[in-house]
Amino acid sequence: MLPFREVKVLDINSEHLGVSIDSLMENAGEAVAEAIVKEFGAEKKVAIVCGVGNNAGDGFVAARNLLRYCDVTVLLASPPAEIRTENAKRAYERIKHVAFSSVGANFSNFDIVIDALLGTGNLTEVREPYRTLIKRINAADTTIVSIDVPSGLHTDLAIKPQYTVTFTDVKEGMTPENSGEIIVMDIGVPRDAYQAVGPGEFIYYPKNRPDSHKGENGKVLIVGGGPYTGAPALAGMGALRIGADLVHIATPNASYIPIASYSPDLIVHRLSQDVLCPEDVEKIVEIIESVDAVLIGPGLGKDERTQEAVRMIITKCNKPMVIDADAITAISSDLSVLNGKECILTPHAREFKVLTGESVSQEAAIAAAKELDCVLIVKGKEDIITNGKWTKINHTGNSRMSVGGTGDVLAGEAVAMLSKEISPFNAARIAAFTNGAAGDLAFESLEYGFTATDVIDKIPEVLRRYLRRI
Ligand SMILES: NC(=O)C1=CN([C@@H]2O[C@H](COP(=O)(O)OP(=O)(O)OC[C@H]3O[C@@H](n4cnc5c(N)ncnc54)[C@H](O)[C@@H]3O)[C@@H](O)[C@H]2O)[C@@H](O)CC1
Ligand SMILES: [K+]
Repeated sequence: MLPFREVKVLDINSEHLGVSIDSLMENAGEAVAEAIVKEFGAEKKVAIVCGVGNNAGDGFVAARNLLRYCDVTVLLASPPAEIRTENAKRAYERIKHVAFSSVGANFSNFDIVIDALLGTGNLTEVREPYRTLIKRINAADTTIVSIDVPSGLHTDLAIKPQYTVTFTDVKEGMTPENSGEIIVMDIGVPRDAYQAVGPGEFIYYPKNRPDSHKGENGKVLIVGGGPYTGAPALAGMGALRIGADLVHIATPNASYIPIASYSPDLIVHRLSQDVLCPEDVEKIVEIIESVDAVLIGPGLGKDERTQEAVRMIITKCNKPMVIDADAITAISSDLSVLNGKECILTPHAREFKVLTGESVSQEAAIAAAKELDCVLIVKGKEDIITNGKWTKINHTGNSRMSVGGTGDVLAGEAVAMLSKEISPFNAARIAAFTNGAAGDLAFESLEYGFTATDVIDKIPEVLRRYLRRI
């Protein structure tokens, strides 16, 4: 079952993979015409009632394909100038000679009424003129066939079709009761548009409201450092570059001065000991109160006191978390600390083995995500992103990503997305794609000499390329 919003992800990812929306629309319209002729035969009197989005675009293409077989009339809900998308406009231009206003049409005069008013782009309410049209179509003495979804599904007023010709997969919430007989047609969406992450995942990136204030677009706490200083700082800069407003780093005494000197962009809190210890848990829990999401792990080391403190912090943390690096080792001895937590775990192959006792495979990753009830980004040549029910692969990135620190950057990107209050799975999808895509841009200019800081510097370019278009 495909959630409505995922159709938009598929559209964008398909285009990225070289299959245009125009060609998908062409296939969709052809598929509808084929299903109609197969089901009802030729020479029927057909009305195609079209709205203003790409669902209407499918209707226009279906009309063009049916013209050869049937007596076709296109009925417009709104004047053609109101058609919203370029794809639908182009499709309209090719059938406008059979298009008329739907005002005053008698739907009972047609053998078949094809419903191309609203598709998956309609997520909320049905407004006029669609309300009246839907009521009139439902009341008509005719056979109704919906394109993709019954218009208005999931709102207070929907078309009640005898058939729905839907594309790629059944859409969420469609049943024979609300959709009639469901006919699924393949329209050529490339497999990787849904199996792999792509720029389409950015539809879940919450862009800053123009009037938003400091901190409203994500406040992050990173608990890291002690034996190492670079890892938490890299994560912090990764978080800022993907769009977090404020990044706090709570770090042990030994790493405080170096980290505080790296960048004026980071807000650094000094802990009392030279490694993370249980004595500092209370202070960290206090800082957690003021942030939206927490990353724990980068550069912490494996001191036993640190591992104990990590388990205590995770147990007390009531914000979404990314658990990375040494924190993964720390929880492996007591996975119950994850109970009831909303989190992303970011193991590489060795950490995955410590966590699960298994070697990396898609099946093992899915089983672990189910068992732990959390999202995993299993890092490797191709990252596996899974919540146990749904899995996506990340093909972005290149062999130079093996340079130290790129995993810390990924964890920073993931926690920044969590701090913007999106689901862990969506945060993980965006972070994994962005990290690899930034690495690919770094490779273009620096090839085998790029470092994790170069990846950070390329994150805004990834956003500029892909987020701006959404
Ligand atoms: N990847 C895919 O599966 C493809 C999907 N396509 C089609 O594209 C559809 C989605 O198209 P869109 O996203 O353009 O959206 P829709 O065609 O579902 O149109 C919904 C839009 O109409 C607006 N609207 C205008 N007047 C309205 C009113 N009075 N009441 C309620 N809403 C009103 C809504 O705000 C919303 O933006 C799919 O259902 C499918 O038919 C195909 O064209 C191509 C490929
Ligand atoms: K429809």
